[in-house]
Amino acid sequence: MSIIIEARDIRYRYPGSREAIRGISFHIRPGEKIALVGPNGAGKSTLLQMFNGMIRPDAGTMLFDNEPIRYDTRSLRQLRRRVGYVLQNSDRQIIAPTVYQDVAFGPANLGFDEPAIRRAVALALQYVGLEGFERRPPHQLSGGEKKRVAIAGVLAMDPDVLVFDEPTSGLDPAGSEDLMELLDELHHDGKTVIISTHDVELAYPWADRAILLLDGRILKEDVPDVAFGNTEYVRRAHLSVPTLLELSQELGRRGFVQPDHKPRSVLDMVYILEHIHHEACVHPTPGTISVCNVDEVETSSIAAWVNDHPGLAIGAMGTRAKQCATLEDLTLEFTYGVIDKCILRALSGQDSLILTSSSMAGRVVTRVEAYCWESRTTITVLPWSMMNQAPKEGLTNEEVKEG
Ligand SMILES: Nc1ncnc2c1ncn2[C@@H]1O[C@H](COP(=O)(O)OP(=O)(O)OP(=O)(O)O)[C@@H](O)[C@H]1O
Repeated sequence: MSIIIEARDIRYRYPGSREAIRGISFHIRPGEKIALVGPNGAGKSTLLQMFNGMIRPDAGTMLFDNEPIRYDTRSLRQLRRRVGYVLQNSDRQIIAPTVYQDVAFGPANLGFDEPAIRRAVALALQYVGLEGFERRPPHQLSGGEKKRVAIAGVLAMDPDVLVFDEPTSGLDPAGSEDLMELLDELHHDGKTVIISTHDVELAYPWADRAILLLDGRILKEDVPDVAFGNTEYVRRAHLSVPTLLELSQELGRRGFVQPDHKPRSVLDMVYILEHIHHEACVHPTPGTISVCNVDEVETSSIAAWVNDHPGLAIGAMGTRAKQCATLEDLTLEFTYGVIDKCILRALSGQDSLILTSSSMAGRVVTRVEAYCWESRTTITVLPWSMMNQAPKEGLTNEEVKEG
């Protein structure tokens, strides 16, 4: 089993303070989405800062890529190239007078030459949707934009692991959803993503694994429905059971659902409810989900197509797709959890359109197929090349993929 980050019985005490980390061991595999969850003062930030060597444990060993972390300047520089850290407070991370200079700081520090710096900055700003912001002074940006500048600064070094301390703090609900979508995009592009949070509603559907921290110790480490499903642990960690999980526990106690069936999303919950009624709550003619890859289609033709199809729910996955929607003044109904929300629409007979970029286009068909296979329903996914044709009776998504 390959491991990217490992802690072996680590301890840490801030000078003149009580022990903040008290004997913690765990490992994180490449490509995992990990949520460190715990109340104020549990030790989340302290632990996160050990992942890129900002804090050195007093005892025990931190390992990166199976090697103990070394704390000389050269080794730390190499480590920080591979483990990017996004601070909770962007104002503390952004130091340069312009967005360009700030994002260029990391690659310049790593000794990139000027053309490589320009390339790295352009790619990072494009990733977070801030092209055109190069000359802007960061202090004039909104909280969400500052957060994206801070993320771009880390992405410009192309790290393998991204560590986010309270990524959504200070963001409004829509900004938080956008940010979580960006984290999913990064994960989809192969990054290991670790966040700290005390927001269980955010961590529960997102994480592959949750690590509950309390008083500098691990209270529980497991898949989210187990970690958050134990009321005793949740109460001790000053957290609350996520609403969907609480609802399914309640339905389980009343004998409506199998206790082991834990919904991670509204779509999962709908599926469970279908079982309560012993029949699928599916519209006799499920809607279709059209998918348009904005990297391959003229944005103006997307707008024209949308105009010809009034009443369509539109969702966008990824930064470029959202930018395309803004450019063409398309009203987005879904910006997070887009595929599940469009499946829900399809189940009630409504059509939807998902704007996506190249790297994410395949996810739609994969997710819809998985849902259809499990629930024995048929929802057709139409790629752009087939969107102007009437859907054929009984067309499978395999046939759709093959065009
Ligand atoms: N710079 C510091 N000097 C002394 N003690 C500190 C320092 N930073 C944190 N601590 C202490 O270490 C413990 C863990 O703090 P830490 O910030 O890691 O917790 P946290 O889980 O991230 O909390 P929060 O959710 O409030 O950010 C707390 O008792 C805190 O008071």
